[in-house]
Amino acid sequence: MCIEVQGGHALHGEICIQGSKNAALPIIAGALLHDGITVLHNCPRILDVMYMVQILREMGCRAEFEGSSLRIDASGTDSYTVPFGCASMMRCSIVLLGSLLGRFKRAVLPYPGGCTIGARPIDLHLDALRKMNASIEEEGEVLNAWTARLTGTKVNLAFPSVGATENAVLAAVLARGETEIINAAREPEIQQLCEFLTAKGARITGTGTGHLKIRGVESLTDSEYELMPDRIVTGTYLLAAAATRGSIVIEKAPVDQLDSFLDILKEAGGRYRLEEPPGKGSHPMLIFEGKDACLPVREVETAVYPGFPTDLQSPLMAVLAKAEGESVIRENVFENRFQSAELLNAMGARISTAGRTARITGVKELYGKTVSAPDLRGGAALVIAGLCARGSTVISNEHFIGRGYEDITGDLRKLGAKIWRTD
Ligand SMILES: CC(=O)N[C@H]1[C@@H](OP(=O)(O)OP(=O)(O)OC[C@H]2O[C@@H](n3ccc(=O)[nH]c3=O)[C@H](O)[C@@H]2O)O[C@H](CO)[C@@H](O)[C@@H]1O
Ligand SMILES: C=C(OP(=O)(O)O)C(=O)O
Repeated sequence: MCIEVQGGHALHGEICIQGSKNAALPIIAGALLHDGITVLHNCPRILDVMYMVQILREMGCRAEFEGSSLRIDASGTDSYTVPFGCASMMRCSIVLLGSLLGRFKRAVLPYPGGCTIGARPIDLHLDALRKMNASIEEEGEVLNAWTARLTGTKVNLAFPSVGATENAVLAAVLARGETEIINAAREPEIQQLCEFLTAKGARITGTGTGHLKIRGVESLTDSEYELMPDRIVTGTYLLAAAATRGSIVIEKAPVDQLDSFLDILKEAGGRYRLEEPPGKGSHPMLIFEGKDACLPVREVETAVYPGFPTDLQSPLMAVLAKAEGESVIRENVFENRFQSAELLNAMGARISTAGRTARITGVKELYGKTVSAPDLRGGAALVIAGLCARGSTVISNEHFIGRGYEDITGDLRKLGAKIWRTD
């Protein structure tokens, strides 16, 4: 399948944001820790979630969607072998290692796949689990792991890796004694994972900080949990509105997680205001005005949370491609995340990259082209470029985009874009 966009239509209207991909995936892995029921509300029906659900089913779990709620019954599973097909299509399958070792003391799984935005080694994951008394052998493309019992200890991460933190947290929940994770990643999705596990009976302190303490428990309980809206999808749609100089309303925007992104959006000339929703603890309505979002940004650097999210770097680049001046982006998290630059250039942009730095000289017009999504967010960047380009853009490799966006064409059509999926 491809995505086809007829450019030149400003986005206007109101949109609801899907549940968070990067929260859903480790939480689904967390459901495996419990010999019983987990219900996840607001679970996005994206390809990566479908892969994870398929993996669980092939391992003997029952997993069914009812609307946007996913019900998992992990009582039937006795398998510790992750089927290779789906697991090697996605990155987050690696966090099954921690939960399988916790539940079965054994795990066999393939190296994870996913977007090629860098080498993406898993050394920090393996070091953390080995410290917790796991033995892990790497045999070709297969990871073979076992433990007499995972044991709590101090895990000091050399870098606050999101996936390695999640693996250590998942492994610690049923481990003997206390695990301390120092220099843990602080991304909001990790906070959701900790909250989800706590609601299941895990004993975790330090949630939301870079220093987590997890005291192992014997078992977990049935639970229901509501996933938060996806901050990266929120940012993508705001950038799409900025690129078309449109104005949109996001019903429940996770603004508290988007500070550094919103600062950059303002620097680019975007304006927004918030309206508090009636209930406490819920997300406000964000009213965005993008008619003046034509300014360059001096320098934006991606960083771990709460810095500017690397997952919004490519979509931002597409907007800056038409800014009135020169912008600089520095990608500090992944070493190969500028693949969409060349494709944007094919559409008329002027972007030069050297190592981790991209210089974007704004142009008056982008032109529709046939291009191929290089990865998930690079694909989203091409959609944004297509929305503000002259003529028609066709984006192949649409499956990359489907890994993280539930219905990007439907959502953008609701906002007035001329965009659809085609063969
Ligand atoms: C499913 C999911 O949640 N994916 C997110 C997660 O990916 P992911 O969990 O893969 O990201 P990490 O935080 O682990 O990776 C960040 C950096 O650390 C390096 N590294 C990581 C692990 C390791 O063992 N060794 C190592 O060197 C990576 O190569 C990368 O350069 O966080 C990224 C950074 O916010 C996001 O872009 C991804 O959307
Ligand atoms: C890089 C991403 O995801 P993953 O880690 O699942 O490849 C992303 O969501 O942009």
